[in-house]
Amino acid sequence: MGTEYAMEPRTLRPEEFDPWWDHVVRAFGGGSAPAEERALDRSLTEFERSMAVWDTDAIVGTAGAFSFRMTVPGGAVVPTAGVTMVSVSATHRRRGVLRSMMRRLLDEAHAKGEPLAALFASEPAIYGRFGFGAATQQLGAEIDTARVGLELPEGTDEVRVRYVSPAEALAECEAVYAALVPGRPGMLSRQPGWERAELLDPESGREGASALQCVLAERGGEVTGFARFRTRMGWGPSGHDGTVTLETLAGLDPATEGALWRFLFGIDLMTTLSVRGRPVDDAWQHQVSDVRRCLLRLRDAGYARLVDVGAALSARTYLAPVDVVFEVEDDFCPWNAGRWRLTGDTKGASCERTEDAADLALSVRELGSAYLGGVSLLSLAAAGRVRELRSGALTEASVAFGSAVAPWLPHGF
Ligand SMILES: CC(=O)SCCNC(=O)CCNC(=O)[C@H](O)C(C)(C)COP(=O)(O)OP(=O)(O)OC[C@H]1O[C@@H](n2cnc3c(N)ncnc32)[C@H](O)[C@@H]1OP(=O)(O)O
Repeated sequence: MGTEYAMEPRTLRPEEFDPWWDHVVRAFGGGSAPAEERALDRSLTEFERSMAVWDTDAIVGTAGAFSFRMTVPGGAVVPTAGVTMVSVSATHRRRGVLRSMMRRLLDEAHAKGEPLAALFASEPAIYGRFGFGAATQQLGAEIDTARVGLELPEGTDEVRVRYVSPAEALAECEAVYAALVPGRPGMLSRQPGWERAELLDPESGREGASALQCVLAERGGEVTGFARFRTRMGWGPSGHDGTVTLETLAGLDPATEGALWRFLFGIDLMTTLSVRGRPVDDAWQHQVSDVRRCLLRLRDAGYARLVDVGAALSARTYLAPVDVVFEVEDDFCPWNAGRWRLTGDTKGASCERTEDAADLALSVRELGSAYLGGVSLLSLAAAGRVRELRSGALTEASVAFGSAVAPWLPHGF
């Protein structure tokens, strides 16, 4: 087998962006590649953190990272490498090209002092070997709005909902988003330029639906929330049969959220509300008259990796007092391997190297799954992936690692 290509990834140069992006598009099935998306991706690409593997003059592997800042339980904002644009040519697959790029990505994140890395996986089986654990889930639903009603909280009637142009209302929507970031683990502080991704609306991506629409929710003249969505008209044998597809919904309080859901449920001629990528603790699930006709579905969403175990575990707070020693296995980033003592509570935490006996043994992947509070250490132990070495330590740590609000990564990257 000829492997005369430079396995060492090389930093991407701006003039190489087009073939690099074309490579990603082809690896993801070669579907539509709208010019607007290419332009947006070019503007967001951090070239010094992006790389390609070359076989003579052709790209055969791509990857990159974004410099994100992620909210962790307790509200701290932690520098996070957002791993992205991973693709390897079908002609060069399974020869270690991804491994070489992941090596460089995680070494660079470590050198930059980023305690965390995160990604959305195209396939769940790929990234566990590199220490990423499934950390957040997302909720989807197909709601039969012709038959399902909503019982809404007090104050909903005081919220006014009005149509606006998505572009013209962007600043108001961004202010709502920014206010929500500290309150939910997994949320990403908006980095410069990323607000434009919210408006990406290429015609080829609409599949017969309308252009992006937007409503603002207001109370007493203040913007308290917004929703972005599309509508697609349909006619069946018994008449109108349209679908509303929700893209984004954000509200600063329960009444605002209720008013936005009521609006989406009530658009004339629409009989289905299609929802995806929502936090798993979305309140509307408890307001509907018939949750079975909402066809709820859960999916793995964000994967997290502790690039620096000590810094990451020190950065979050814990729901209950915790004092445990972890024996951490980390073959890919050996600087994390060994014993760490975590002490903390709702106010703060510290995680330091120790020689003390271990209470729990696990790999960095399980720590990644549990880190944002969405996956319990108890359930990972029941799956055989965490070992309790001191009786009581598992429950203590599992309760402490919880999060009152479900973690959620708000958008793809
Ligand atoms: C964050 C993101 O961007 S997610 C997007 C990922 N990209 C895609 O899905 C596009 C299509 N797929 C591809 O481009 C490639 O198949 C990739 C990137 C998934 C894998 O690249 P490769 O260069 O073939 O991976 P590489 O040879 O380095 O494999 C490393 C290890 O992962 C394993 N692996 C790679 N891909 C997969 C997979 N799809 N499923 C299960 N295991 C996999 C390999 O078997 C190997 O295992 P080992 O450590 O036991 O030896």
